[in-house]
Amino acid sequence: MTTQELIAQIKKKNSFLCIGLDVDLNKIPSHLLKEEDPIFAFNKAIIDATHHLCVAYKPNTAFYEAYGIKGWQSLEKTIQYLNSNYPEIYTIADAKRGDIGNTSTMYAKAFFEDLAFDSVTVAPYMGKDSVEPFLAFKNKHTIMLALTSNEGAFDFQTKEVNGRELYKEVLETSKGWKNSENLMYVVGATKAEYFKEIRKIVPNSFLLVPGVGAQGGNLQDVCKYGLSENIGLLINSSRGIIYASKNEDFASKAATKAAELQQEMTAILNQ
Ligand SMILES: O=c1ccn([C@@H]2O[C@H](COP(=O)(O)O)[C@@H](O)[C@H]2O)c(=O)[nH]1
Repeated sequence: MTTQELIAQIKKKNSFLCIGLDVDLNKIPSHLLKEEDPIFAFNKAIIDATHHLCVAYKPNTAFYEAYGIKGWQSLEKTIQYLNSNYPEIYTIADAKRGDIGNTSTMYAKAFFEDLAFDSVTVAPYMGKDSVEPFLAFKNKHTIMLALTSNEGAFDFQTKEVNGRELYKEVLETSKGWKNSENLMYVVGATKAEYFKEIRKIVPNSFLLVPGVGAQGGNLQDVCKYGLSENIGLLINSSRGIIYASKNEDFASKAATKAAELQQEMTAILNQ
């Protein structure tokens, strides 16, 4: 999906919500465990109940890799289901990859060609030649970690390098990479006070913002400085939506939670 198509979907749905599909078999309703593929059954129900309220889904691959080959098959079925039934939905593989160039190309092929995700998250630590192989894929986005939502973000990301904080160095330097128009960045909702500075460096880039809901981040605080001319935000909530109930009504309860965020977004966009 192109950036323009994503923006059009956001405007059509009045929503920049991304729902995280982080499926933990210990947290899903017990009746689903009798299904042949409980992870896919859970995802399908959540997607069918919420697709009209969000523009994106973000499975974190850790939650699938943890279940071995079966988990990977559930991930494959989930992305195929989304691409076949809801082609207007933007998809993010939260895999946080990145390696020497030829290995990065293989990661990119896995997520962009084999699984057909629209985007994948990558870590910037190995630098330009580890990220550019992802950027070479047309109409695909590479979402690079800039300032993450966890406490450990302060261990390195806010430390000074070349006279400025490392996350700023990552943002500024990556703007000069080949095909950098295919870059988006991860910025945690728990770091709302940093958005003003971030927007000075990347005024129009899309930012994937995890940390609303279970991690305590606040939508209004992020939007104050995070919104760009073309909206430029994808706000993710995973546990806060998908685990709203452990009973048979789990999908409709998830939809209620998603609708609360979507309505807040509608109000912000119409201000
Ligand atoms: O800085 C980051 C980068 C990625 N994540 C991921 O986003 C979701 C958040 O889940 P919640 O349940 O809404 O807290 C999860 O997959 C993380 O691994 C992040 O939280 N922060």
